[in-house]
Amino acid sequence: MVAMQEWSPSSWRGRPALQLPAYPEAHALAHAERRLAALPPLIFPGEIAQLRERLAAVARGEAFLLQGGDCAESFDEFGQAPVESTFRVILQMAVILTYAAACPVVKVGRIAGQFAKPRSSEQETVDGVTLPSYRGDIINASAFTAEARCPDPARLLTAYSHSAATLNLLRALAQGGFADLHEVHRWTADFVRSSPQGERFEELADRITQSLAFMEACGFDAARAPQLHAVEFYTSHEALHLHYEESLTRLSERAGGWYGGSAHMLWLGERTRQVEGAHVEYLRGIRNVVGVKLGPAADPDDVLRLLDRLDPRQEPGRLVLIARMGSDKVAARLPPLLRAVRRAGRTPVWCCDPMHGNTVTSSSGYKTRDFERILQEVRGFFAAHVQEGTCPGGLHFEMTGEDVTECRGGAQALTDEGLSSRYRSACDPRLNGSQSLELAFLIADVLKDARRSHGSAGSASS
Ligand SMILES: O=C[C@H](O)[C@H](O)COP(=O)(O)O
Ligand SMILES: C=C(OP(=O)(O)O)C(=O)O
Repeated sequence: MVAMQEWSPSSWRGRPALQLPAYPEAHALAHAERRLAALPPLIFPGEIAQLRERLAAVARGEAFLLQGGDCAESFDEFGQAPVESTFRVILQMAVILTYAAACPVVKVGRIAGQFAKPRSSEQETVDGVTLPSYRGDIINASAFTAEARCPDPARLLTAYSHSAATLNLLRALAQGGFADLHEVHRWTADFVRSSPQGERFEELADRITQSLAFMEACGFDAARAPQLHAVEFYTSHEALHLHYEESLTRLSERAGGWYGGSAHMLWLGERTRQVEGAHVEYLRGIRNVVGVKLGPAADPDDVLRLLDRLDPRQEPGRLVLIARMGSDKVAARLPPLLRAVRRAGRTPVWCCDPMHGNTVTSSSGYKTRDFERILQEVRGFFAAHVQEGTCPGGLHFEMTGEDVTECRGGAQALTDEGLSSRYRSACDPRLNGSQSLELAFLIADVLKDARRSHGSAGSASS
């Protein structure tokens, strides 16, 4: 057990740190860190405070969290189209959930900084050649050559500039008219429009347009309702690359202390959530919203220790526990955690990541996930909350608005044979735009029922 010391942005350096790259030249890393430290933060403390308020409402069962985006953003695929398409599918999913469950949806992207990947193995072997694993574009490149796989600190600065440009576009999309509910018919991508999901979304968009017209005819002044014209959109990524995160950490009176300037919400991965480890040490000291991934091996004591370390003052909206158990394990592994946390009097947001416990290798050799198992884990997550009388707060997806072929199944009935046609992920498989909408429609009913049941459990016990 390491004694608890005073926190500083660099105090993680005294702790065991997993999953960090070994750079061949320490001075080049130090140079990149100094340059980052001189740059402006990407987000501002007032935005973190606002997200914490929104998530406090989620924890009370008054709103729902939708978090989604790429497994790993890529320097090569960077541009307006992928950002815009992911943003609009998140908006569509949020509208579907809001409409069905009459519940505000807090929208958080895995975007504008999701560049570092933890890996199961340090190395990868192809045709008898062994090289370091690809660890995300902030560290090395995915091409299978010794040069590409060598960690390069200059990539920290490229990640910063790509994140800044992405965030700039997201802010424009969220605030500049694109997200106006009057534009809801324009959010559907061409390749989804003629699919059953696209048609179903168009029907929903018609109903929304008619409701707006009706309200306006009754005298409601839509021009004065900012909620109809813009959305709040927050960013998140895994806080894996601690040199990067430390360099962007800033002190602010407004934040009431230190905050991470790289994203509104930062999460701890399943592989780096050791209570005495470097990643927990870094995250305990910043004011951002902190997510914690919890896989099937997490036990109640681990989780309670993490809660004490990361949220000792039990601040509303501070923590999001992201369960990623696997569809076959969620029924057995999640309820004991929910129970222990409830009995400890804690009320974090509980979120379900139905992606990371359901990865398999296809017969064609691609990493993939089955649409059915993703849906099954979501259902298992809601069922566990009904059983324990706790609040199912949100969902976390690896998804894109693009027409990729990475996950099997869904109405498109993608099979192993179809995966190769547009498999673009450099790491894990994502739901495509059509599968994401389909899932949102299927989950909307589950959410509606869960809210009814949580509401009645709440009123029965109060
Ligand atoms: O996205 C999550 C992890 O980085 C990813 O699942 C690790 O993949 P691996 O098991 O192929 O290393
Ligand atoms: C690595 C990830 O997940 P996990 O830590 O749950 O495996 C991720 O969400 O990118």
